[in-house]
Amino acid sequence: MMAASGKLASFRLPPLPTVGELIKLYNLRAEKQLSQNFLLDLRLTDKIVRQAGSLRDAHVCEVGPGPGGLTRSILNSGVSDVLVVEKDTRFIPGLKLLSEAAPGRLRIVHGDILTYRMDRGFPENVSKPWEEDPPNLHIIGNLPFSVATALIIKWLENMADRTGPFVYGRTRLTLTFQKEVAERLTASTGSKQRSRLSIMAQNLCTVRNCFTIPGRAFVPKPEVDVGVVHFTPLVQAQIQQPFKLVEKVVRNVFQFRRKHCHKGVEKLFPEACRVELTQEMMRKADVDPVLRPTELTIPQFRALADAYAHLCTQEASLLSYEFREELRVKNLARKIKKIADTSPDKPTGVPRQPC
Ligand SMILES: C[S@@+](CC[C@H](N)C(=O)[O-])C[C@H]1O[C@@H](n2cnc3c(N)ncnc32)[C@H](O)[C@@H]1O
Repeated sequence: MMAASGKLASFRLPPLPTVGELIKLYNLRAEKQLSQNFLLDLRLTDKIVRQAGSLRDAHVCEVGPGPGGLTRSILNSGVSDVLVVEKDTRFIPGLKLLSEAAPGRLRIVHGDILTYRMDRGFPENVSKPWEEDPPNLHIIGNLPFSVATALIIKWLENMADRTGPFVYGRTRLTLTFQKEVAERLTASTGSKQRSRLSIMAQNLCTVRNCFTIPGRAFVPKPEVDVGVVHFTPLVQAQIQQPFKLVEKVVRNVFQFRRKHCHKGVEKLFPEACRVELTQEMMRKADVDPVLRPTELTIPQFRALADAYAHLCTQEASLLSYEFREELRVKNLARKIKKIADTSPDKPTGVPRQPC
């Protein structure tokens, strides 16, 4: 016990300027465009890091370290290696200072997390087979609100395909979101917040809403509170269909979230066969068509996705059909007709007099 805490103590950073002092030193005004809201209270950043579980000897990728408050807590938790990905150049000198205080343990990437190739970021020996325990690799981040939802959707797709951060196995994630998004990610069947994100995330992971950080804890203070969410990928997805197909079914079902679920299912099919194929899909899936989307369980979404996949094997063109695209073309045709109808060159039905 003594030896363990002694070892942990040796990971702790030497005295450094505080995060607040660094912000002043480098004149780091928050950029609204990059959703910059900083956490300066190290007790809070420690609390976020604790949600990841033991980080002893772990490899960590931190998204958007900014002035480095959360990075300090990660470094103090006994990790072997932290890779930070930061888009804003102004933070690089401050991060270099931190890197000098933790020799060999902090790698800095100046780049965009949406395009960064995390599959190349860590040594191969970090990997664990998917069916085994998760690897000792974590993604942690106080995410910029502007990219948080796009990023988690991208990572869920990576999880399904075992690409990106998931080439190493079932990499765990501890991330912040706007409180409402955190609630959607973790919402259970029947709850008001149940949405497309709930199904997409819970299909692939165990998702835990850890705690809420009040907006006033950030500098500058955002308009909203923030939720910390922890994700552990499941060994087997609950819905055994390709990510894009699941996403399409779930998106269509939720497009009329207050109506009966068959209304959304209808929009998976072209007008000419809509009624017939919707009835067939609901019957095959054995799902009550008058349930609301929020009332459907993940096994019911699995039955719907399986039934839709079966219909697509019978008629492959269904897979590429998009209701919104059909609507867009119809609206365009309507507009063109309107222009033609009001055009002075329009034939009136009265034969023109020869000149
Ligand atoms: C909400 S701030 C968090 C800063 C710091 N981690 C903290 O907790 O105080 C988000 C950070 O992500 C960075 N960022 C924004 N978009 C990014 C992107 N696409 N890729 C990498 N970093 C990004 C911002 O520059 C900023 O430093």
